[in-house]
Amino acid sequence: MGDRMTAAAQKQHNWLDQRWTVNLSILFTELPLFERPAAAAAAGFDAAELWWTLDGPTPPDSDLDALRRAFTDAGVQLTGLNFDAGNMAAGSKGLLSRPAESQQFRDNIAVAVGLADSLGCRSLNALYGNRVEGVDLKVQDELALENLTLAAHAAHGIGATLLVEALNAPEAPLYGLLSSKDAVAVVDQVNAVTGLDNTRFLCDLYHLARNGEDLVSVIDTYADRIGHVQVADAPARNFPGSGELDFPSLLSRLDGVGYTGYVGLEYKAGPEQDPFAWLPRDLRTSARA
Ligand SMILES: O=C(O)C(=O)CO
Repeated sequence: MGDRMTAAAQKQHNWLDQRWTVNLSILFTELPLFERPAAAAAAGFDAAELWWTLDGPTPPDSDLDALRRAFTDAGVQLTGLNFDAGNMAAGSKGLLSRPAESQQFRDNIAVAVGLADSLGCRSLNALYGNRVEGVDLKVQDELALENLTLAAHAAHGIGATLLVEALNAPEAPLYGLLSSKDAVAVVDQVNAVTGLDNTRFLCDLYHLARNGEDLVSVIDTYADRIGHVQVADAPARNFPGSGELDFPSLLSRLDGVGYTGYVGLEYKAGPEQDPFAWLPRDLRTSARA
């Protein structure tokens, strides 16, 4: 765009100029997992993030190798990886606070960290888990802190950040962290216990908006704890610009508080043909001047 760009076009251009990373667990889902990095590259992206979508906490090396090859062959950088969160299609939202599934999370820590390290990924997201009926909340939260401490130390071992996020109550009513305040309190607890200062808040603007939070206030209040940002528009969780959120203002606000990290595209493809038509192709690569 030349210097004749109008002020409005300049504002539009600036918010689009981010370090985008496309979430391959919610986009390109029409393809098998190992084909998605190449599809992301064909769509113009060079960075991607993933939920844990391999088979169980300790998948065979053949699957881990195939996933690594899929990223390296496509020339796509893995920028974020979720730890095993259980069967998400069945409603699981994490294992680490649930006594009966805690060991599954622990079994996955070294595998997920090893996979991340082998691909140069320095960001690992640990979903907290849905509340377990009949188990004292204190017991669940103490277990979560213990497991997040283990994960933070493992992440630190590869120079990575551990992320903690809030989900939205309408879609995940039993999840243990349903506000930015709750998530940041856990972030601060983990950092206080470990002394590593490598745990950060995953600021998912979609989830927080669905919880009715004032997103500008969240950005301003927790700017120093934000380790990653994810976007989808509300209420339908489709592409930015398809719903009610003011992304030009929100992303400019994040720029304004000094956030320079990746912005994860964690939204569902809607009825439109191309879920990326809103983002000019020359702005889809993550490398920024
Ligand atoms: O389950 C979700 O909606 C997530 O954002 C997982 O990271």
